[in-house]
Amino acid sequence: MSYSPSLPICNSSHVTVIGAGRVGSTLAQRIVEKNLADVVLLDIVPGMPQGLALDLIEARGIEMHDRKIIGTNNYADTSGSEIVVITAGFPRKPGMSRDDLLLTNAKIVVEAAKNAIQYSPEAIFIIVTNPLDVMTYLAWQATGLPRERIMGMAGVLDSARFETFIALELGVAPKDVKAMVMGSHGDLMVPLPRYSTVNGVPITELLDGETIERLVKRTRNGGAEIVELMQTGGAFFAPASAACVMVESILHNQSRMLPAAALMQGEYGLNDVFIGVPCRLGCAGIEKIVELNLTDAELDELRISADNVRANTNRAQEILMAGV
Ligand SMILES: NC(=O)C1=CN([C@@H]2O[C@H](COP(=O)(O)OP(=O)(O)OC[C@H]3O[C@@H](n4cnc5c(N)ncnc54)[C@H](O)[C@@H]3O)[C@@H](O)[C@H]2O)C=CC1
Ligand SMILES: O=C([O-])CC(=O)C(=O)O
Repeated sequence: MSYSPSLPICNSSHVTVIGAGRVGSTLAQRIVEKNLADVVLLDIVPGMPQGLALDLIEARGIEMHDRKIIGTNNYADTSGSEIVVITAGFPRKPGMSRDDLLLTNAKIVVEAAKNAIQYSPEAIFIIVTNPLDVMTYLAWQATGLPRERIMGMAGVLDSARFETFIALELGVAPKDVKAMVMGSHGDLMVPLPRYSTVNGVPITELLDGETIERLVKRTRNGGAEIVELMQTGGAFFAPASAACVMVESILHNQSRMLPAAALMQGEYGLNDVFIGVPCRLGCAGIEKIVELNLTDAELDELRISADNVRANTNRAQEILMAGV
């Protein structure tokens, strides 16, 4: 069943969002209200994406755009997408780590990726489902895509959190703060104070070491802080904004340098693992992986983070092979 009230999608770019839950539906809203693309919103629950699509369509006159939105349970409706974003899967509950979602979300992501690539073989894929770096690896394997065309969203969100906490601490405008968070989307993420600035001034010149360490810790715990507060599910406004900025850079060929989970093939001395690194995102997807001149200590942190992702990726593959 799909809902497309006399407004078929044709001859215009469209983005498919798989999983019409909190992150997926908010992302769909951001994409159409920023007038970036038409959107196909797909979910496994009958009627739900259709209802959300109708709701978004009814807001078009007020929001002053004419973007088309289709809600569907049928992958055929996603055909020819330029970008596919996968948000399908369970969010964590208080007390859980993102890795605790591995068992439940692995099958969902693999199935979604396999279905989506069948109908949109030219698409660029952005994975959002947790545990992020592992799910991106599984989706890469399931689709067989070249590494340029598949990435995970996490670094933009984690960096935005670090920026927020820096701005709050210094009492400066968030838009003047630029921070860089690399590594996995988990407790072992690697916030980089040396590469974090307020209008070009490194935060290491503005804050003492103890304060920076406190902000780094809060960033690492940023997702859990919201899960604990909300008690039912996790963050979705900032995650949707973060995914939207990646979509925009790709669709508009903006060549923005954004952290994204990318497949390592020798960069930072890492191989065969998806991990967050600065990437230049344009119409070809990941057009360049930027190799920062990390200190030995920063590199060690990145390697520890990658080792953890690799171990969990191996575990996920074993689970899938065993058909659990
Ligand atoms: N990478 C990141 O930075 C972030 C990742 N996440 C992750 O994104 C995922 C989604 O989070 P929320 O939207 O808050 O969850 P949600 O529960 O609101 O939405 C998930 C949606 O996926 C759908 N779904 C489940 N199985 C499906 C299938 N086989 N095919 C299609 N749809 C299916 C569900 O029906 C539901 O509507 C979670 O795994 C969460 O941990 C959330 C925030 C940030
Ligand atoms: O914390 C979670 O479970 C959701 C997420 O990845 C985030 O908000 O960073």
